[in-house]
Amino acid sequence: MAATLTMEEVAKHSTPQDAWIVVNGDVYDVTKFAKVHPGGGGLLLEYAGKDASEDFFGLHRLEVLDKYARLKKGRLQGAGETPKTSSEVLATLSHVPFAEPSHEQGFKSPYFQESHAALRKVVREFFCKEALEEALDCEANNKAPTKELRMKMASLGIVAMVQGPGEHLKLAPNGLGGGAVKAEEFDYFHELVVQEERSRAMCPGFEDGLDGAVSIGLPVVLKYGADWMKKEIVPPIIRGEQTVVLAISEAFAGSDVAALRTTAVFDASGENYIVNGTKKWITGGMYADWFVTALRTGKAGAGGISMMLIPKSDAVQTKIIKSKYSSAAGTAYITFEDAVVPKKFLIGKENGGFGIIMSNFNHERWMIAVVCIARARMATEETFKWAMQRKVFGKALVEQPVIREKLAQMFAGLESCTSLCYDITYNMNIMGPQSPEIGSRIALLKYHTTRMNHLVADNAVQVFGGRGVSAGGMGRVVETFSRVYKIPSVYGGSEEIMADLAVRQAIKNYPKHARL
Ligand code: HEM
Repeated sequence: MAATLTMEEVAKHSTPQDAWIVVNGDVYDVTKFAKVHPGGGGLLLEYAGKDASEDFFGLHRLEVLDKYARLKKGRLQGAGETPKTSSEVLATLSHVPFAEPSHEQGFKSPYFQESHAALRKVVREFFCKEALEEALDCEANNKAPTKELRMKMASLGIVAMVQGPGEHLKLAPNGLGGGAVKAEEFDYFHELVVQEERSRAMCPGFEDGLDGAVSIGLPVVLKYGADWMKKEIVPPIIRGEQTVVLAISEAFAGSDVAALRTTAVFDASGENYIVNGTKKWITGGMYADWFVTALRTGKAGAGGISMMLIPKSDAVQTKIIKSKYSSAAGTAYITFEDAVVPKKFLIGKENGGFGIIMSNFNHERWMIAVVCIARARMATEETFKWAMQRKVFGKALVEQPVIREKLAQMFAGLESCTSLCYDITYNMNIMGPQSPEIGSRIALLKYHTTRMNHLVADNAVQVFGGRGVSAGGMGRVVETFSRVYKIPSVYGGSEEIMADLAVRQAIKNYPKHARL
């Protein structure tokens, strides 16, 4: 139990040789720490013997106090309950307006039931408590997520749940979210909740390396893979023991998938394909045991592409690609050199891969949109908090009308994208995620969301000023968001392709005789 101290006792420790300060009701001995304080020793010592709370919170995130808890001497008499740690705050539903979807802040919603709320709680606890320390460390230091964490995550059913509803959910080792929802009740809103919550630490590279990549690779096997793949390969992936990624893009072919060049040709026995070529920007590729790979098995163009499950081997080499992400994402350049792949590893029909790729895109793009909205929500909450607490020209930033207008743009962007997303998610529950109708709506959602992210990032950085462009510290969340927000506008189908797809589908469905 922490010692109870009075302000009189604190005041006795007011020299550089013996300096105590009060922050948030807790008393810290900063005598030794002053020498290494990143903000300067002299400045810190000016507060010796005093309460530094107000100035402290203008300059530091709450997590600094968690990191330096070892400096604590005790708690000030009458200061009330011990404040929550930063990870406890992150794990708790926020009361800051617009920091949570409206149904979590008192609005009614037809989409969410008790099981969705229960699942949110479990998944949020996992990402904000169990995973947070590793997430921050891996993100900042470009480290791979550990297998232990992946397996803990899988034991909560998270690897299974990010693939959407289906039979595979029954493979989750301990049920879904510790029993928060039954496999047969699981719908796309449950997956949406998981996807929203896995974005909460704002460590995008880490998040995609941990479970983002598997959620775009595995659905192909689940929907189109042979029965033996579902029996032998899927279960260890759902348990987090192994992982799988999607390998489509090449230096030669990004959005223009039909132009890809990596080849698979039969060997003399006719029993194996021999794969040669390269893949680029493969999220999670550095950690993958399996690559769901698009290959040219036939003529030029879309009609000559097949999908194949390729195991990691010496003939499959991976090299990290440095991007705006932290390298925790494991984004890889892949080289296949005479990789021998038995023909039973073909997914679907030979030369039938293009259709598989296109239909898989729907779930991937929807997932990207959900995550983009969740990240924008985090950046908006941070910006709102900063505007409330940051004082300039003698008053809080939020007192400036120009700042309030920026916040209004952010709130409106967030809420309109969320409503569109929920409407589409509802329809995915009814018509599934595969049809062209839902596909074009998902494309529009992704387009609208990545544009909204552009606005949110721009406004957030302007409000945060220098801290919005400095790594770590106060602006960590906003700087990270603004550094990576362009990535989803490029991957999973570029913004322009999304817009075009939505409009072309609308033209296709245009009534023949409609006139002004
Ligand atoms: C328990 C007491 C304190 C601890 C553990 C602490 C720790 C830190 C740390 C880790 C940083 C690096 C930036 C970051 O991670 O946020 C920092 C920066 C800084 N600190 Fe402290 N600090 C303490 C108290 C204070 C006090 C009382 C002041 C004076 C108002 C102060 C002023 C600053 C300044 C000016 C910076 C640089 C901020 C910037 O670059 O924006 N610190 N401090």
